[in-house]
Amino acid sequence: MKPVIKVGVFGALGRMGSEVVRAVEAASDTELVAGVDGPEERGKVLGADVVVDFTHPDVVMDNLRWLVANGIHAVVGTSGFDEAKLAELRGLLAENPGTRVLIAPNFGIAAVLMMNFAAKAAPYFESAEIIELHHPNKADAPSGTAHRTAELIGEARAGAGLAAPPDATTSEIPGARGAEVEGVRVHALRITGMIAHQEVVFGTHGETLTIRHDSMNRESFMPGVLLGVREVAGLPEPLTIGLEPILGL
Ligand SMILES: NC(=O)c1ccc[n+]([C@@H]2O[C@H](COP(=O)([O-])OP(=O)(O)OC[C@H]3O[C@@H](n4cnc5c(N)ncnc54)[C@H](O)[C@@H]3O)[C@@H](O)[C@H]2O)c1
Ligand SMILES: O=C(O)C1=N[C@H](C(=O)O)CCC1
Repeated sequence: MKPVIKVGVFGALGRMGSEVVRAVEAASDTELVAGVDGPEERGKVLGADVVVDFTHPDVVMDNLRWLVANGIHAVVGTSGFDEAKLAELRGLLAENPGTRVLIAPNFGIAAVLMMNFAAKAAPYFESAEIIELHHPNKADAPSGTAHRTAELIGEARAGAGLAAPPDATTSEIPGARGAEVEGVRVHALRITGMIAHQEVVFGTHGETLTIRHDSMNRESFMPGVLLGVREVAGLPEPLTIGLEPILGL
């Protein structure tokens, strides 16, 4: 029988962290070492195999510096990573071989599929735009999921040799056409009553395709989080982005 995985949770009192605490306590192969909700409490997770981080884009790098220095694997849902942060993380991991970090822009399995389907569809359409819709307490815009989807679509469009999407706009109130990420327009809505949703809208002559994903509650992210907790120690690369390799996508 596999040994029980000892798990710590950073952001334990937050919307996602509190859900992770419940999921770790409920699963038969994981055990909660401690829930931590501020940097001063981090020492409580010493002894954990894995720490799950759902905190804030401004603090997650500091948490990761501490985890990697202490040789604790990390499963990260916190958004707001850019190339500079990822480069720093790769450097830290190179100095601490054996420690693994998994950062997933979205732990919803259906959300991962939505991103995968969007990347597959992208080469066939001259137009592609993303609309993400989230609860109004979200700190970052656009969402990490929308950012990653735009990167995937941008890569697929470049690979197919597509030109920039047609757009005759010459007069614009700033923001009306959304933010541009890797050549893809991204529109962020913050709506009371919503959790996490995204539409990817593709168009070509006489046909459009809309791929939509909806997270109805935060429990929906937990199968993906637990999958990450179970698999992170065995990942081949020190830093993995997204659940895709674990899901065989
Ligand atoms: N990847 C995914 O599937 C996914 C899903 C939902 C949310 N998110 C992301 O997760 C993050 C958290 O979202 P949320 O809605 O749970 O936010 P939240 O504000 O409800 O919770 C964050 C918690 O972290 C705590 N915190 C702040 N600094 C800390 C530190 N240094 N150490 C430990 N705890 C600290 C806060 O006190 C708070 O309780 C956001 O970046 C969000 O975009 C990702
Ligand atoms: O609620 C949030 O905040 C979410 N953040 C992630 C993102 O930025 O993509 C995933 C969906 C929920």
